[in-house]
Amino acid sequence: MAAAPLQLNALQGVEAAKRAAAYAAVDNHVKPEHQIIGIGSGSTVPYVVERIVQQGPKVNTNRWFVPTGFQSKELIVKNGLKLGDVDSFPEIDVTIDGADDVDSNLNAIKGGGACQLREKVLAEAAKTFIIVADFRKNGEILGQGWKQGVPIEVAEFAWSKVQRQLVKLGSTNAALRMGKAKAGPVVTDNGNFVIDAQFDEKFMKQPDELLKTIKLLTGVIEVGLFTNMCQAAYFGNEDGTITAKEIGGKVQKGITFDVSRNPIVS
Ligand SMILES: O=C(CO)[C@H](O)[C@H](O)COP(=O)(O)O
Repeated sequence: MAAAPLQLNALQGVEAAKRAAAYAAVDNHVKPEHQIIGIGSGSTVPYVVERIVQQGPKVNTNRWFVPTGFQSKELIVKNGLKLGDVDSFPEIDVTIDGADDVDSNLNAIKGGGACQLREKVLAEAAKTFIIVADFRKNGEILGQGWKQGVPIEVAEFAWSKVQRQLVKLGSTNAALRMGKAKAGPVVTDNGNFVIDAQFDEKFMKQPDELLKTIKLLTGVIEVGLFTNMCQAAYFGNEDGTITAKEIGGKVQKGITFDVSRNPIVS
């Protein structure tokens, strides 16, 4: 018997675009044989989980879901999915995550939500790492769309030394990220601080070089530059279509995706 069509909340604009991108990514990359799934952070990822849940209990009963932080942990638990961790699952079939900025080679800036350490561990542990985002993240060179700088997780006692070094390296405005509705700095899920460091285009054109340089500063725990990790990115556009980019340069624009269609799980 055919499943009844999905009844979904009506979404407009960017939110509708994000949902379409997330659904397309899940349909293309989360297959029944995938049993260990990494779940990223951000405002697009809830739609990823929504689509995975729509794949049904038959496939999801045997799956384990590994979160990148508090937010995704809650998403997994609230949706009745099985919560795993990297200790138990150091190899992940597929991780799907959001991003703050993506360049034409699928390098990304991540860490707008201060989750970059766990996000990178799950991206690196995954056989396939996929990004889902809206059109504002779809760029040519990192930093053209995302102006807040590269998020860098640092040991709490070392932040001031690292900040000075980042400025010496050429950062135009390296600043400790401060909490909102909290006095003092943002503290990550791992108990560390975050410095947001802007670099001009000369640096951002070679994100791998910049990543290696920053990573060598003692006190730096992880850098929110994800280079040579992502296999495909799905961007939801304002007009409701999707742009899909693959590693190797293939770009498909104007993809239409009917979110009311049930996922095909076979
Ligand atoms: O890197 C991240 C958190 O550290 C998020 O993935 C990133 O901020 C994307 O968020 P959104 O989907 O809300 O645009």
